[in-house]
Amino acid sequence: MEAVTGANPTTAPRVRPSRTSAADDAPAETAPPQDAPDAAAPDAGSTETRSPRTGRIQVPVPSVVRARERGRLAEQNPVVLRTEMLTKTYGSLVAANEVSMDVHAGSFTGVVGPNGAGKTTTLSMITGLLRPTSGRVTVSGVDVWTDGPAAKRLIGTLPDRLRLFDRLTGAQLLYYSGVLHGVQESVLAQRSAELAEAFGLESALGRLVSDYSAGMQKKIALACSMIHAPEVLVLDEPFEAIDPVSASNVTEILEKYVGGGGSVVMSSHSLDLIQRVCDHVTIIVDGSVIAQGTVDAVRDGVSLEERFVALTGTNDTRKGLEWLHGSSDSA
Ligand SMILES: Nc1ncnc2c1ncn2[C@@H]1O[C@H](COP(=O)(O)OP(=O)(O)OP(=O)(O)O)[C@@H](O)[C@H]1O
Repeated sequence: MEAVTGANPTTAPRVRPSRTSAADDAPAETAPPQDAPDAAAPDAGSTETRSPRTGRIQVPVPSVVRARERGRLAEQNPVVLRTEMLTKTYGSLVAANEVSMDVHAGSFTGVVGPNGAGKTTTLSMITGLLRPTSGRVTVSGVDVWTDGPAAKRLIGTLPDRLRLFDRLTGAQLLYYSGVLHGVQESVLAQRSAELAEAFGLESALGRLVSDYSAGMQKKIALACSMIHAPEVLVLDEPFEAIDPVSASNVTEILEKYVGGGGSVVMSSHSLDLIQRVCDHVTIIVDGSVIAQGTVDAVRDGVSLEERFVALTGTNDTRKGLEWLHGSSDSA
């Protein structure tokens, strides 16, 4: 473990394993995971990290084995994000019910649950976007709801519904996000260029974000969430609207970020993706956590999807809707 000087000089150094220098702070250039013997990427900054064909940064191929090993190691790292009895009510509706979770540095946590389970509610309370009815959230010991500005420098956020300043160009949006999070101007240009390259947005940086496709908007929003080299990335459905090749690229970027000591908490409806990429998972149903732990512990010998269905109950679609399958109303 080593102390890291954050992007903002006024922020106290935080423990962040293996992210050892200002140069390492750039998410796309962090060192490869120590626990990844098959990781192809050598030292950060080496030309060998770039594909000779595309010039793109090359990062290790996603690996279930690596995720499992990472999860085991991460549990020995300090807790970087903690929610304690986090609750949100809307009148009589309990959208999140005493949600408690610990996220360790260097871990990749998936948050899953049926529609309306309370995932976005929980993630929004974690990132300071939605005030909890009760409970507490801390990031590296900083209380998100009593010391918001300091906490927000430590968190990178991809909210549920993107509300981007889309009359800015991609380059302007990255700059704006960096400045808002206290990143020094001297490093902004380089970080923006590296993020744009990592997300394949180099040629779009001069265009208005309003003219981006949905997937491109998601990618520029992801890049913005990383520009201040946060300790934790909290991502609500990061893969929604992203094409398969880009999804693989984004997965690799996130794996590399985690391998460098950052932590990711992301919601997704893709249980296959969560099982492949994440080392920890939290299942939320009706606002309450019904299972959490390492992916292997939660799935307990079956696939995560099978476990999810068993825990959440299946909808029997065999009954009802007969009118839909019969002859036309007008017949
Ligand atoms: N502003 C609001 N006012 C009233 N109820 C709300 C509000 N926001 C969310 N809810 C309710 O809280 C519950 C949890 O919603 P939330 O958006 O957190 O679910 P989710 O798990 O993210 O769902 P999905 O997978 O569909 O995105 C739902 O019943 C939803 O209708």
